[in-house]
Amino acid sequence: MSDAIETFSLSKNYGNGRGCHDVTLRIPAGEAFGFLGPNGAGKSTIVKMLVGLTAPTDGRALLFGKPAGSVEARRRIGYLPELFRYPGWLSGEEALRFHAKLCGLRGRDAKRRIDTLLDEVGIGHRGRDRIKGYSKGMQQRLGLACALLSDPDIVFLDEPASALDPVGRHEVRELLQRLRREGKTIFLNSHLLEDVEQLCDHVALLNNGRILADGRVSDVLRASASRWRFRVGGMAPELLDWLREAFAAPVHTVPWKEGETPAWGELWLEAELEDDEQVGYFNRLIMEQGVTLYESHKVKSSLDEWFLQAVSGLEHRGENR
Ligand SMILES: Nc1ncnc2c1ncn2[C@@H]1O[C@H](COP(=O)(O)OP(=O)(O)OP(=O)(O)O)[C@@H](O)[C@H]1O
Repeated sequence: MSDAIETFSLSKNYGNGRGCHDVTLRIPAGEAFGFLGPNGAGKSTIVKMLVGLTAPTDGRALLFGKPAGSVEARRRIGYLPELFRYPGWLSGEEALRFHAKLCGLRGRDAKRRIDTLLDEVGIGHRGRDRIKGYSKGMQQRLGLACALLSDPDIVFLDEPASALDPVGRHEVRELLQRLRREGKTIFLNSHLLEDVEQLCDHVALLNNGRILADGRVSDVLRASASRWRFRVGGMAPELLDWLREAFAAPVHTVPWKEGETPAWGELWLEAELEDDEQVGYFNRLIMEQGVTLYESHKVKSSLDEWFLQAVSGLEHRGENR
């Protein structure tokens, strides 16, 4: 399969040391790619370079083999920016008609496409209303319709569901799943990791403008599939050392979340366990030492966990300081 997006040591320095550095990516055509990262990590900066809105300071990017920002590359993309505003005095339909003209759609073809898209994004009944009367979620839906107007091969979506209610999020997820089935390439910037997990084939995690980790979503989820957590009470430090020795697999403690107030000796332990038998053995070892076992569960493998693990312990998350 040919590559829809390739970047080679792509870098942007806004002049204040911020932006992104040395980002190399390869996204095959037809894949859904999730770009994650804390606030200020540089995700939007990368997207802006890919769609040709800002020039790299160094490195380069290709879309279907054409330089990002070139007319040939731009013809094949749709883009929903993170922060956008349409003139409030236009109706949704008028805004779409304007964009249709920009991408060469006219007359009946344009009308058909606009009507279909307005329905698909769930604002068909409000298409003639002025945008100034739209809620944030409705504006985001309109933005999505604009991004899809030219039936692009690559869709760049920067936080497409941030203003949507749960139903809206579900609808957008379904729409994106359909686009993926149609063979479109999707580049999704999102903090909604559950959405990324359900939609994307591949993810990368950006931190401080650099790629910190990346992989296929299925591999990421498999890698954390065998972790178990145990909430125990009365666990003295020497008992923990003993447990670590007695049990061949690594056992570590999990930090408490903010606001949680553990009782004395209360801990969350985490261990990699291969099967139910090992889980039973671990439980027995704990209880034989007089430790109270309050609860145990398998860690739900999720991108959320992957993300938190990757950034935990980092001094600066997201923002270059
Ligand atoms: N035009 C600009 N001029 C100067 N600095 C900028 C500019 N645009 C972005 N930055 C800085 O570059 C860094 C990356 O910003 P960017 O918007 O790409 O992050 P992001 O990962 O998309 O963040 P978020 O998740 O909050 O949307 C930040 O430190 C930001 O303040």
